[in-house]
Amino acid sequence: MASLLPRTSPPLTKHHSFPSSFSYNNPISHLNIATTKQNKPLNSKFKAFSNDLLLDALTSLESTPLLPFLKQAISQFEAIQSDLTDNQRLDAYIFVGLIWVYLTARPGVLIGAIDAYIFAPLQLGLDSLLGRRNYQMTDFLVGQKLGEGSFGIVYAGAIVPKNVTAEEKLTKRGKGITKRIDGKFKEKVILKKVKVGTKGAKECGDFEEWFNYRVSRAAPESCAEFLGTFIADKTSSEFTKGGKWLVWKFEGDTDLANYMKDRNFPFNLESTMFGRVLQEVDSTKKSALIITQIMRQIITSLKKIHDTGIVHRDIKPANLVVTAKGKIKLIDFGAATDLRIGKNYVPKRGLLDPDFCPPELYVMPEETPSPPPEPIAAILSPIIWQLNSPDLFDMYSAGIVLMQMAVPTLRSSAALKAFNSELKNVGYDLNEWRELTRSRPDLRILDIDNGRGWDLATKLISERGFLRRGRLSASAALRHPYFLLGGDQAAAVLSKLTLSK
Ligand SMILES: Nc1ncnc2c1ncn2[C@@H]1O[C@H](COP(=O)(O)OP(=O)(O)OP(=O)(O)O)[C@@H](O)[C@H]1O
Repeated sequence: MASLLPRTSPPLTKHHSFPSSFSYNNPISHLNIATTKQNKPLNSKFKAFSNDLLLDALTSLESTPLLPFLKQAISQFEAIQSDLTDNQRLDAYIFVGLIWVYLTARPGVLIGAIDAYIFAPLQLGLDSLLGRRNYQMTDFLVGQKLGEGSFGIVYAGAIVPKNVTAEEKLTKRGKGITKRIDGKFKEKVILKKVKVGTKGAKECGDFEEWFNYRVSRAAPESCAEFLGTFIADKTSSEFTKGGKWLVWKFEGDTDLANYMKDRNFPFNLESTMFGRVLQEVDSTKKSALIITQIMRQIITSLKKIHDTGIVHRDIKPANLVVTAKGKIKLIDFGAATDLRIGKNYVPKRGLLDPDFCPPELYVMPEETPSPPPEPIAAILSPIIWQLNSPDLFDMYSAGIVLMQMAVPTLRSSAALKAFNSELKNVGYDLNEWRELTRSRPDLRILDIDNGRGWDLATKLISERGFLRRGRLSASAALRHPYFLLGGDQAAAVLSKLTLSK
């Protein structure tokens, strides 16, 4: 990092005491971090340690606009602490430390405040400058319908290039070319029309917009790139005047559900995920490697969104898009909830796909009241999170996705429903299900390598235990031997090396 200090300034090094003439561009020389002006010296080791920490922090903040505020805060802190006895000072450090731990504990009150008050307005300003928030319906060509949910209809589409005349656009629409976007329209997009006149659709669309902006700041590589929204200004073909549309970059032709419908799954994803066909001869081992890589990506993305307080609530293969480069991206944040501020959290509202939904049905206990105003909800969020572990909701769904991928007979919708009802009958104990089921499932993919896959599945698919825990969180799952010794990473690296030869 290039230093912004004038050349005359002495370099910042870890002194345990500064010379009395020390001037760090005069930012903190008066702060008496070291020995010069202190009334009662602290234990020298502790003092050296805290000086080092402070210097490290200041060095990293050297070029940020936060420095003046920090200087002022430190100088006030210094003024207060100079009047304290050693014990009082130690208590103060412990208190500040605990506050710091609270503010940075999941889901992150401090980073949440920075995101809401700094990053979100910055994103808004930048997007407006780049024209992202000024889209109009004429900027897009609407193509084939891809799906329909309760609140919206999803279409493939394309951005209309600047050099295409209004006349040409009209002809394209008129000739029905919109159904199959042609070569001139290179920038493919996904458009979601929020249903007009359907109860709750508008709110759902607004939430989805809010969540997409939020995840595009918090975990951009984990979700489909969100381009923005527009309101249709007249009624024609698919457009209804006043209706809202959401737009994403087109991330890939197929979602995981479509790949799983193919009899060749998971081999149909082999070269997409690894860049080439793997050398592994044993087909069970090869399947296991591909599935581990898919699960690793899903759980890594879940960890990222959970770290910022978001629970997706609708994790299923149809909401996992596979890009051409083999990246798995989360889509459809319409049911997501942000438990940092209680956004889209309505007690007892279950919006979910029953085939992937955990037994508790709700992300928080049913008796949880509606969230208080956002700043209060944010302050309370670390306690709420610790008490309820809402992230484990998504982890159950991830476990069902693992079972569906690894056990071919569970891939059909009917078989999944039967599996779910059997699971319910055995109290969501996967080991018991294995003993009692008459469906004779082929569990080889989960059983290889000492049953690491099976062990992971049993730790994802379960009832909540003591203190609403009892299921692996995303970070704990990533530390499970299934991923630590998974071999899929090695296969991915090897395939890249072979390709680059
Ligand atoms: N960014 C994207 N890139 C590529 N395909 C996408 C993208 N977003 C959505 N799709 C495709 O469109 C389909 C429907 O999207 P989405 O799940 O968001 O809609 P939905 O109406 O909420 O559907 P449902 O409620 O049934 O899940 C997805 O299954 C996926 O195949």
